[in-house]
Amino acid sequence: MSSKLAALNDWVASVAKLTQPDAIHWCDGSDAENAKLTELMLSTGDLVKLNEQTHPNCYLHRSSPSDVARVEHLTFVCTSKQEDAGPNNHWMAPAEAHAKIDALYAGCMRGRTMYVVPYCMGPIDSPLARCGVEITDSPYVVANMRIMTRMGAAAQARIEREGSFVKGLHSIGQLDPERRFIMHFPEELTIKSFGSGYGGNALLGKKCHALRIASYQARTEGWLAEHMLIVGIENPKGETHYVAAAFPSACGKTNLAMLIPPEGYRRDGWKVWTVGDDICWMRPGADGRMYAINPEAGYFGVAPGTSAKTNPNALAMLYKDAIFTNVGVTADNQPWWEGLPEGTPAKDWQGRPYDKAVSPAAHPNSRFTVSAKNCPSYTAKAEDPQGVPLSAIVFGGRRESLVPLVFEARDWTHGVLVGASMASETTAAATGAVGVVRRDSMAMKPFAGYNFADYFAHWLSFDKPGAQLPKIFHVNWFRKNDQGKFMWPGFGDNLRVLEWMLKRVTGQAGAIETPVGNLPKPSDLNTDGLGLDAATLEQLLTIDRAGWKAEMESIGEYLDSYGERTPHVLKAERAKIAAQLA
Ligand SMILES: Nc1nc2c(ncn2[C@@H]2O[C@H](COP(=O)(O)OP(=O)(O)OP(=O)(O)O)[C@@H](O)[C@H]2O)c(=O)[nH]1
Ligand SMILES: O=C([O-])CC(=O)C(=O)O
Ligand SMILES: [Mn+2]
Repeated sequence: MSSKLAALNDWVASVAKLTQPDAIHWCDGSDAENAKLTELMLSTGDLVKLNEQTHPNCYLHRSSPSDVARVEHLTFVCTSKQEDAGPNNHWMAPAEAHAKIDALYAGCMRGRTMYVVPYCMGPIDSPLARCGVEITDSPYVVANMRIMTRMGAAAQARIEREGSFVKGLHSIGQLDPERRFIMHFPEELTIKSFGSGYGGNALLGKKCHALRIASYQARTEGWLAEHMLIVGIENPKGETHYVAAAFPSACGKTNLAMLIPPEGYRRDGWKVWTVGDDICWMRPGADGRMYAINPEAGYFGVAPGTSAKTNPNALAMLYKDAIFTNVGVTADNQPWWEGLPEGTPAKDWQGRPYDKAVSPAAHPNSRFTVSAKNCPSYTAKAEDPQGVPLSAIVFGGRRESLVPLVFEARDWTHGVLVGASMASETTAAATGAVGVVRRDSMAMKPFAGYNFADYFAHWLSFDKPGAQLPKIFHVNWFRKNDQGKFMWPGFGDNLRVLEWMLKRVTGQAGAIETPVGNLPKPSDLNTDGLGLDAATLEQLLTIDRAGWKAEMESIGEYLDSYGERTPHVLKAERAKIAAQLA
């Protein structure tokens, strides 16, 4: 306890005074500590042990059925001025927000242990990394934070050295959806979360710190905190290009980050390296290129749909040392979810006998938590304190119609417009209706800690003399045909699209110019062994002018909804495209 920072000690003492825990435990992140916590959770039923033969050191957590996803309507950005949070966020005045949530915290840890969790987002010795401390009364949260962040003694040492850290207070409360708030005070580098144990609401290093608070900090410090995967693509010549991609929640980041090349590509020597699957912090380096780190140390991934066919790398990492949340189990206690061809579910995610008519075996937003190092495609470059240089940035959404398989932005300004205009069908990652198309700029609608208009301006500001910016693209793996079937095979075959992008970066591939952006001709894509008919490919690579005219109108209204703060160049870029389509 000796050398702890006074600011940290004082804050921990004040939280203890408010929440009245029976005991306080400072987490060191050790194996012994984790073993003790696991024992405790097994005894309380927070964890269920899975089959030790098939899944050594794997556990299942069944959450409260009303606590299975992020709650955007209860998530607030509490800046002094409402305009600074913007129309993209729910806002509450800081004093009111503190009063409201502190009332819920009063005495909430009686009978519980309060855990103090120091963590570092990013390689511990990276100048791009940032630290925080999460106080929580949930051992499940501690166990997950230990996998998802660099947690414990080393992080605490860095905090003591630097003196600054993000303060996160979390209590699961009574898990009552009526008494639940996720509040952010970016001006105070503070997070207060109450009433949920679900990842995005409770693992405060992730969405709350690494996206909402960090995006706010990044704006003033000249960098970007983004909802992006980072992947390295190694071609047969042994050259590796790094790509970052922003897709909304449950729209394919984990899958693209761990992609296994199609057979022909594998034979030719293509390799794919995983740096990160959800969050990317990037900053221009001395050479003008954009350098990116993954601030996380693990994956909190969507289980349903993960199989040896779709994502073999992900499946391979789930056979040991993993925590599963809200999946089903087989009769011999192996985890099971929809999309797994092997095994038969015996119990559903609520522990009831499986009955297809009652519920899927796994909740659609059931998740796994596992160390990044468990992934076969994980690269040591993910530990590089300087980060990896980006060759391309990809935006994408889930759009069953209109949006082509891929197009390239003409320049940075156009690319920022493409990102700002993104739209996607909603998914089970947040509570509320699923499958509704909504604008989700840069996949950051739920995660930007400030006004989107200012955020767009910040993006534009990177285009300055000397900058060697990544090329920007947009993809859509989710187009459907008249029968409601996906038209593009997706998953590993997405490498075919990435190959075209990287050839555009190095000037080796052609494109057709359209007002919407530059598209490959069908012959520019490698379709060897794909078995896709020519008509479908043609359709995937066509711009429907009438449809895009309407889309541009809608994008215009969207940009206008941010009022005078929306950068003029973005509006002008949109108007130019609309005019060309007319
Ligand atoms: N059809 C199709 N489905 C895909 C593709 N890639 C991913 N999916 C499915 O989309 C769902 C979510 O994918 P993930 O990769 O876990 O999504 P994510 O973007 O990492 O999500 P978050 O962790 O919520 O941020 C899974 O059910 C996948 O099987 C693809 O290329 N084509
Ligand atoms: O943190 C979470 O809740 C999971 C996630 O990645 C997302 O929803 O985008
Ligand atoms: Mn995410």
